[in-house]
Amino acid sequence: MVPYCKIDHVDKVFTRGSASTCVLKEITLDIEKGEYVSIIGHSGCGKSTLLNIVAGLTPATAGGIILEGHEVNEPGPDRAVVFQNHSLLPWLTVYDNVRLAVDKVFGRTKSRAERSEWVMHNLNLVQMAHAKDKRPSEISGGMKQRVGIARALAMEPKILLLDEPFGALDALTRTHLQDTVMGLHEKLGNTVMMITHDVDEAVLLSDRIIMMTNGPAAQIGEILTVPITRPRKRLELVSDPSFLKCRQRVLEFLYERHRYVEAA
Ligand SMILES: Nc1ncnc2c1ncn2[C@@H]1O[C@H](COP(=O)(O)OP(=O)(O)OP(=O)(O)O)[C@@H](O)[C@H]1O
Repeated sequence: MVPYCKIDHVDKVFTRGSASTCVLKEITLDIEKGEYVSIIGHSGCGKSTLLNIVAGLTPATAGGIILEGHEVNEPGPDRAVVFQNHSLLPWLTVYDNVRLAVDKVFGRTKSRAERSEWVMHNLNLVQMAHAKDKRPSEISGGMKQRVGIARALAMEPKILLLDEPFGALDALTRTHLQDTVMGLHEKLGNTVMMITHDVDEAVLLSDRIIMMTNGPAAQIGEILTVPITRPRKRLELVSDPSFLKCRQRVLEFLYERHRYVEAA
């Protein structure tokens, strides 16, 4: 069977002058429709580079990305990205930030009223409809990320690409947003590829955790399937043997087998 999204033998070499660095080597991964995969690995191993290649923002040096049977090598609305630091336009309201994306994707296929309703529907999904007239400077970091997620969802992407979406948030806000994203995934069944540094977050949210070796020439070192049924309840998981076992496995990979050595 053809996978929904295939990362096919991807290499990435960055070249500056006569120096070149191989960041990713032979990355191959199949992602199923509706699957939530997390990419975890030490700082600098190439996680964002991989996500950017899937997003079409960075070209692969070799290999490629096949999404629903088509090769993708430039950015498109079928792959929506949410970055660690929100990328909302500061001069637009919350509503207009989402509306801009909706008009771009559905300008020809939905009426003005339908587009307006669709914007509000997606703001409602992330509990941000109440702030629709506020500008980004008037809302908190967590709220900005919620709007970024609404904007991404509103594009109805084939795959949602999350680059450390909770990384800049305080612990409590992070917890709330993780629960929101987990609830949305359960409700909408989106296909998600998320980068994280947080082992508990990876286990809580993912169907599979892709563990990367240290660079240069980072590879997929191990893939862990998280055998925990959904819906998942954060408080119950804390003492769930499967959760603890997965957590331990990822920690062992990162801190024993692929210990990070800071460059001198
Ligand atoms: N445009 C670029 N030109 C040259 N080197 C780059 C470029 N982008 C990334 N790199 C290098 O590629 C390597 C991987 O970077 P990347 O940001 O993908 O890692 P990461 O695993 O996402 O790191 P972190 O977890 O710290 O965000 C790093 O050594 C980085 O310096």
